[in-house]
Amino acid sequence: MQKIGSISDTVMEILNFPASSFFSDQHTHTIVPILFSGRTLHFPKLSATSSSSSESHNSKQVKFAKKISQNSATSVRRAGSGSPLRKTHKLNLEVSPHRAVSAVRLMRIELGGAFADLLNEQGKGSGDNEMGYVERTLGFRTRDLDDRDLRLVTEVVGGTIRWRRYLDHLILSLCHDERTFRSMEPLLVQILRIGFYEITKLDMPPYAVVDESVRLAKVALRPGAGNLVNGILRKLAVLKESDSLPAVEVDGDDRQQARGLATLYSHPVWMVRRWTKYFGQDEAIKLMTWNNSYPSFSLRANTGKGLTGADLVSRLSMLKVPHEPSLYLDDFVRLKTGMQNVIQAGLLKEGFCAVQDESAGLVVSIVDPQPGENIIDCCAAPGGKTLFMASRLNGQGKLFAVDINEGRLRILRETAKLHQVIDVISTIHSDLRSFSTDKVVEWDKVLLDAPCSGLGVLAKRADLRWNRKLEDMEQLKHLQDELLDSASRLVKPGGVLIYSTCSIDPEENEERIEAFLLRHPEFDIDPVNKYVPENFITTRGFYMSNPVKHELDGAFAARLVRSQ
Ligand SMILES: C[S@@+](CC[C@H](N)C(=O)[O-])C[C@H]1O[C@@H](n2cnc3c(N)ncnc32)[C@H](O)[C@@H]1O
Repeated sequence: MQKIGSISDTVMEILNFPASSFFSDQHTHTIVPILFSGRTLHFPKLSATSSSSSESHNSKQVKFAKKISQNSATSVRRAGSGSPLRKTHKLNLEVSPHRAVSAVRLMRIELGGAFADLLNEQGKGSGDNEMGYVERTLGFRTRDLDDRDLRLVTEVVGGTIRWRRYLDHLILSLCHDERTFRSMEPLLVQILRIGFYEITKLDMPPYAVVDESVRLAKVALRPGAGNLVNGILRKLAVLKESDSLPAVEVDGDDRQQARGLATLYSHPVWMVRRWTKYFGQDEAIKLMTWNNSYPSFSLRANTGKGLTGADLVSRLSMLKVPHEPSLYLDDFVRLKTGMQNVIQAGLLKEGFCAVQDESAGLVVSIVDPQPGENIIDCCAAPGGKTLFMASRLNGQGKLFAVDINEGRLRILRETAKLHQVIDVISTIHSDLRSFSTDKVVEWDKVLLDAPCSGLGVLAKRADLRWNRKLEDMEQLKHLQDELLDSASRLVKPGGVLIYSTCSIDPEENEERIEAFLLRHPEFDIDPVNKYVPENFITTRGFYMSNPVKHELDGAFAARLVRSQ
C-alpha cells in the first residue's frame, strides 16, 4: 500500500487550479438551524433558490445519529480574535485537513445551501469560521489549512459538486443495493464522493485515498462506516486499475439517451433535453464538457484608478501568475491558474483590478458609455458592469444603479469607493417595476442586465446546475418581460435600451427580444456590429458569447433604439 504522503505529489500538480468562482450572482442568505449529529448547527440557507435538488442524494432534513467521537474534549478556548468562548475538541492530526474541510463544506453547500463560490471567495479569510464548522460537525479539530490545502479543498469541492451525478452512479453501482446508498448518512456520502472524485477524475493514488477516507469515516462517524468506505473504495480502486469502471449507457429513445448523457456528463436531465433540443446532441455534449472543465478567469485593470492593462500585466508577472492579454478587450487579462495568488496578494482588496469575464465586459462595449452621458443600470448589483461603465465615463456624466437587493447594492457602493468611481454613481434601492412607473424619461442609455438562469456560467458556478429547476425558466421569462417593459419606459426618444443575460438559453434571450418588439413597435434593433468582434454577432444583430466557441462564459445582449 502506498503511503498517505504520496498523495501530496499528485496533489502538487493540481494545486495551481483556481477557486471555482469568485463572484456570486445569487440572492441573500438567511440562516436556518439544522439539527446535526445531536448538535444544532447554523447553516446559511438560500432564500431565493434552494439548493436541495430533487436529484441530490439526501434532501431530507439532516437528522442522523453520529456517535460523538472519542476525540470530543471539554476544554474551552477562544477561537480566533473576537470569537465568543466556545467548547473545543481535541486536535486530530491523523485525518487529512483537506478531506475533513472538503466533506464539511460539501455538506454546507448541499444541505445548508451555502454557496460554493462564496465559500471559495472567502477562502482563507473564513478559515476560523470554517474550522469552527468542521469542529462542530466532526467532533474534532484538524490542523489549520495551509495554502496548498486550501487550493486542494477548492479543487475537490468544485469537482465533487460538478461530478455529483456521475459519482453517485459509480457509488450506487458498487453498493450491494440501492437501499444501502439511499440510507447513508450525508457525511458518509460526501466522504465517498470525494474519494471517488479523487480516484476517477484527479488520478490520485487510490490506496492513499482509501486510507485517508477510511480514517475520516471511522473518526467522524463510526468504525462500521470506515469499513463500508474501505470496501467500496477498494472495489473502485481495482476497477480503475483494470480500466473497467462501471459504464454509463447512452442509448434508447431521446429520453433514455438524455438520462444517459446526464449521468455521463453529470448534469440534470432537463438541461440535457433542453440543450439537445436547441443546439443538437453534439453541441450539448461540448457544452457539458466545458461546464465540467476547470474555469478560467479574467481580470479587468481598474482604469478608474488610473491603472492600465500594462500595469496589471506587470503586477501579475511579478507574482509569477501565468496570464494572457484578452483577445477582445483592452485592460482585460485572462488567467487559467493562479487566482488564489492574486487574491492573496491583495489585488482585489486594494481595488487594483476586478474579476470580470470578458463576456460581461463585451456587454459594456455594447452599451458604449461616453463621458457626459446619463445612464441607468436597472439591475445593477453587485456592480460588475456598473463599475466598468463608470470607469469609462472618466468622471463626466451620471450613472444610476438600481437594484431590488439592498445588501448587494451595499457591495456595489463599497466596491465603487474602492475603485474610485463612486463620484459618478448614485444607487437606488427599488423594484424596477415600481421605480419606472412615475419617472420622467431622461436616460440616454438604459442597461437591463436581467435576472436569469445563469446557464451560461455553469463552469464557474459549480453548484448552480443542481439548484436551477426547469420550473424556474417560466418564472424568469415572465420577470424578464416585466423588467423589459419597465426599463423601456426610462429610455428617452433616440435613446438606447440594452438587454443582457448570462444565459445561453434562446427563450431568455432572442425570444424575449422578439416578444418585446411585438409589444413595443417604438423600438428597433440596432445591430451590435460596431461594438463587438464579428464572431460574436448573430444573424439578427444580437451579441452572443458561446462557451464552446469563444471559451468564455455564455452571455447575450441586444441593443435597441427608441424612435419616439
Ligand atoms: C444578473 S444580476 C445583475 C448583475 C449585475 N448587472 C452585474 O454586472 O454585477 C440581476 C440583478 O437583478 C436584481 N433584480 C431582480 N429583480 C429585480 C427587480 N424587480 N428590480 C430591480 N432589480 C432586480 C437582482 O437583485 C440582481 O442583483
